[in-house]
Parts: sequence; structure tokens; C-alpha cells
Amino acid sequence: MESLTLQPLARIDGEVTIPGSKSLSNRILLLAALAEGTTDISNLLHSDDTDRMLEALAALGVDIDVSADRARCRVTGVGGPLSTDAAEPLDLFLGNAGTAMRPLTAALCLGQGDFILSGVPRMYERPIGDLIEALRPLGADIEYLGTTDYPPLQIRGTGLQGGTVSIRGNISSQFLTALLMAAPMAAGDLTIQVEGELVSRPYIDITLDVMRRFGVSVDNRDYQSFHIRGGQRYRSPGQIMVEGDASSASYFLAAAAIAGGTVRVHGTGTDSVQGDVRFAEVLAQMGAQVTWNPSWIEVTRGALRGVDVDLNHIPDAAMTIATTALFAEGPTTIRNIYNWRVKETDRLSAMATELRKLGAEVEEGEDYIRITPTTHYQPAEIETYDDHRIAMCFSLAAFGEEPVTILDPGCTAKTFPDYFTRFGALTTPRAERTVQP
Ligand SMILES: O=C(O)C1=C[C@@H](OP(=O)(O)O)[C@@H](O)[C@H](O)C1
Ligand SMILES: C=C(OP(=O)(O)O)C(=O)O
Repeated sequence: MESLTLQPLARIDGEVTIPGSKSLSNRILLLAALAEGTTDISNLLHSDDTDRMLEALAALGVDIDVSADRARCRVTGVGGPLSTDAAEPLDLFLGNAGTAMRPLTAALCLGQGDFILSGVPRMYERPIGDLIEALRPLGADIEYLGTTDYPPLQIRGTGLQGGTVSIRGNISSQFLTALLMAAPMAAGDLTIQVEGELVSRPYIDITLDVMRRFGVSVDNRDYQSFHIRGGQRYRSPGQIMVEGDASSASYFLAAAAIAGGTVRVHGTGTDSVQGDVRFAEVLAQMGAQVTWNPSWIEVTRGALRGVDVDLNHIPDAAMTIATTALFAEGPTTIRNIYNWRVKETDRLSAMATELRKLGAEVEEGEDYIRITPTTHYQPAEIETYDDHRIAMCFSLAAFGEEPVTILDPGCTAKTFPDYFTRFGALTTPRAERTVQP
């Protein structure tokens, strides 16, 4: 397996423009494909997750034109549901992209044809049963091809009716996102009731915002129920720009808080629709200096202190807080993050294991993690479990006194293919230490 050893780093300084948001890119691609009209998308993220969505839409017959430098992407919408008349089921491989698997499951029920949704082995351990249970009463014909409640799935598209459905909110907000995006194209009006706690709520704001830009409004009753008029079509906004990815920004901002200098991240800021921009508020709470503008965020080093925080609203950027905690005074507790366990890997257990390798004291609860930093870091080999965010957030450990080896650094390709090059460009190594014989 490939690995990357980061020598101890002294400092980070500079400016970085982060790649487009994964969450926005995959939502925009899907709605552009369903919409009437042509959509010119700029700053689309190019990564494994968006490639899986692009490939699936192309296999479904959507006309997609990506410019040679990949800076622009033109999608000619089909102006209705996605269908196939192939005799054999159309196999769509969606890798480990939750933002492709969940929304496409609902969207493909709208059209006609036989589809198989497959992915990597880990995708077959990521639940989808709550979404299937909500779709079936609307007329969806979906079969589990492996374990009940998990992909792979076979969908026989026949259209969706309107009505009232319930969806559990406590495992993944992507189930609600999937229902919301399909809803306007159901035959009748749909009311979606959320059962229990709704996790990762800001991602629903991203969904509603993208739907609005494609001409559909949703009656949101305090995130408890949503009412959507049926029989509608999405309409292309013509041109749309993808904001920089706020989760990807978190690694650079945290690095500045630990070892800046100052870092300014361009592409996301106070005007962002992404909940993960609020990561900067947590850094400020820890003692970093944060300055915001509608299109950038700047962080300058501060004396960091541990915090006790509920980060259910920013589960992805929360992982960056876990490694930032290594450099704070006193323990940090991150609460209400149960669904870390059902993402790219069991992130609660993986983060605990890898943080301990560096010498930190870690308590892993069912839905929380407490990190007590050490004054003496150990050199460590970090297992990344095919999880891009583990690879990226452990790059921060290089601000300790020892080298850190990241195994399989290429796994960042899920959302940020050239992360380590960008990180390396802004950081300064510590002076070479003299090795005593
Ligand atoms: O809808 C989205 O774009 C996402 C929602 C979140 O997942 P959950 O809702 O499963 O927490 C997040 O972790 C994921 O990276 C992207
Ligand atoms: C949970 C994540 O991805 P997905 O969209 O596959 O759920 C993530 O990117 O951290």
C-alpha cells in the first residue's frame, strides 16, 4: 500500500482556493439532469464521488459536456424523469458516494425502466432501509439484492404517487434529501414527516436551496414536515456556480489555528449555504482568531483550549476538531455524532484508534469522543480505512514533534484528489533535527 510520511511541520501560511463542494456538485448535477433546459456549471468538484454521479447520469442518457480543463460542465436536462428501455437492468456503479446512492434511489423510482444500484463493499454496509420504507408506500418497486436495508438495490421504475410519508431522521439526512429532490416530480402532492431527531440538518438547507435555484419551492414546517406540490418539473437556472467545499476548507483553517501564521481560504464564507462553514465558529471557541467575509474565511493562530461541543450539525468538519484537539490545552469532547459509525468507515472507532497511536488519551462513547492531548507525541502510521477525511484530518498531526505516516493517502480522491499537494504548498517543515548517533 502506498504511504506518505509527513515530516514534522512548524508553520502554515498563505491563501488557498478550495475545490467545489461535493454536496452542492452532486445535487446540482442531478437536478440539472432532471430539469428542462441546459445548465452551465462552473467550479464543479472533480473527484471520485462526482465522477460516479457523472458516469451514472451519462449511462442514463443525459448529455453532459465537460470542458477539457474540467472548469465548466454543461448538462442538457431531460426535462422529466430519467428512464431506460434497455432489456437488461442498467447497472449503475456508485462507489462509496452517499450523495449519489441515496438521491438516485429516489429519483430513479420516478421514471420507467430497470436499474441496479451497486457500489464498493463499504457501501453495502451503509444503511438505506429507512429511505426504501418511505418510498414503497408511494409505489416504488425496490428490491434488496444483498442484505435487507443495505445496497445493492434493484429498482423497477414506474413513477411515484403523492401522499404522506414518514422518514426517520436519526441515521442520515440524505434519506430526507433524496425524498425532497424526487418529490416535485411525483404524480401528486407529497407531505414528508420527519420521525425523531433530524441529524445533519444544515444539509437539508443545501437541498432546499438547490431545489429553489431549479425553480421548486418547498413548504418547510420547522424541519418536522415538508409539503411539496406534485406534477412539477425542475427548470434550469441557466448558469450556476458551485461554492468551495466548506468541509475541505476545515483542514487548512485548523492548521492555521494550530500553527499559523494566517491562512485565508477562498471559495466559501459568511454567504455560504453549507453548514460546515460553522466549523470556524468552533475554532474561534477554541481560541483561534477568525475573520469572515462573504467569500473567504481567514484564521490566525491562537492559544487553543479544549471544548465540549455538540457537533451533530457538522459531522464531517467535526473530524477536523478531533485532530485539532491534539494541540489544545485540556480535553475536547465532541458529542452527538453517532452517525460517524455508518459513514466511510466506523469513524468513531477509527478516530479513537488512530488518535491513541499518537499518544492521546481517548474515550470512545456510543455517540461521543473525548480526546485528552499529550505533551509527547509519538511517530505513528495512520490507517485511513479508505476514508478521505481520516487521511486529511490526520495531516494536522504533523504539527507535533514527530513524523506522521498516512497510509493510502490517495483515498482523499473521494472529495479532494490533490489535498496533500495543496497542504504541502502552504506548510513549512521544522528545521532538520540533528540525529544523535
Ligand atoms: O447530504 C449531503 O451532502 C451530506 C450529508 C451528510 O451525511 P449524513 O446526513 O448521513 O450525516 C454528510 O456527512 C455527507 O458528507 C454529505
Ligand atoms: C460522509 C461522507 O460522504 P457521503 O456523501 O458518501 O455520505 C463524507 O464525505 O464525509
